[in-house]
Amino acid sequence: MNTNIIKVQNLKKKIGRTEIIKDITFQVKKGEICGFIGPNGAGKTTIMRLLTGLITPTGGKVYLNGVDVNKNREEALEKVGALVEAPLFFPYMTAEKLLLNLAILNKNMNKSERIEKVEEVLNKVGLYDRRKDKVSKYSLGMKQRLGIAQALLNKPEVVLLDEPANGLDPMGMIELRNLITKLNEEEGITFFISSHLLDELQKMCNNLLIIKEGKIIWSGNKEELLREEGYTESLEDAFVKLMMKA
Ligand SMILES: Nc1ncnc2c1ncn2[C@@H]1O[C@H](COP(=O)(O)OP(=O)(O)OP(=O)(O)O)[C@@H](O)[C@H]1O
Repeated sequence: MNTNIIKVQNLKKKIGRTEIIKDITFQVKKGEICGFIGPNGAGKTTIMRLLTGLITPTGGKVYLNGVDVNKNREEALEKVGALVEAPLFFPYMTAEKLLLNLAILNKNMNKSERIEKVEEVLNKVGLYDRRKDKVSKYSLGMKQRLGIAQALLNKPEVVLLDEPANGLDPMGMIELRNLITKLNEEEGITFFISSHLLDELQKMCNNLLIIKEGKIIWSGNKEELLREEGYTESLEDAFVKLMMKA
């Protein structure tokens, strides 16, 4: 069994003359909720885009479920759900219609399976009762949950989320966190989540990957980081201390 659901080896990305990602190696194990943090411009979105094959690396490898994203993107992404670019929403479509249209892309499902799947993911993210509403009527929190519903359509083993809590109010954040925790606990879905909201990440992640200026400065268990940084109880404190040292 391949326990490293995400495996990144010596990943590099140069844009123009600037090396944005500088020789990064890390793994995410099946079942983890891994928080991905770093200051503005550290390279988080670039790494998310490299992980999903939206851009090609200058060097190194990305394996998802053991499959090289740059050699066989379709197979590598088969069991991956991602919310990396802003999800493509058609505001005048209902949430149900939008998901049904997206489900057509999955060639392994026939029409009745697609209808069943859409109903299932709408239920999971708590939008079933609002399925007939146009997306334009959705709040930001509902749109984020609809984005997660999209990511769940292909029954993923791992979900990548780039800044999913951005702009959410406290209730929206709690709902999102509960949804992620539930999907992780009940379905064993692995999550890799970038965020600047360290309090939120601290509440749901067990592991952390911290980068600065395109390099890893810390990776591993959250509790270990808090211990190493002087037994603090706040991830924010530990993060600030790390940043000052790095
Ligand atoms: N297409 C591009 N052309 C030139 N530079 C780029 C390009 N994309 C990203 N960069 C640069 O790469 C660095 C990393 O950007 P990236 O968006 O990955 O950071 P980030 O960690 O996601 O930042 P933030 O937290 O602010 O969203 C930045 O210095 C950015 O200016």
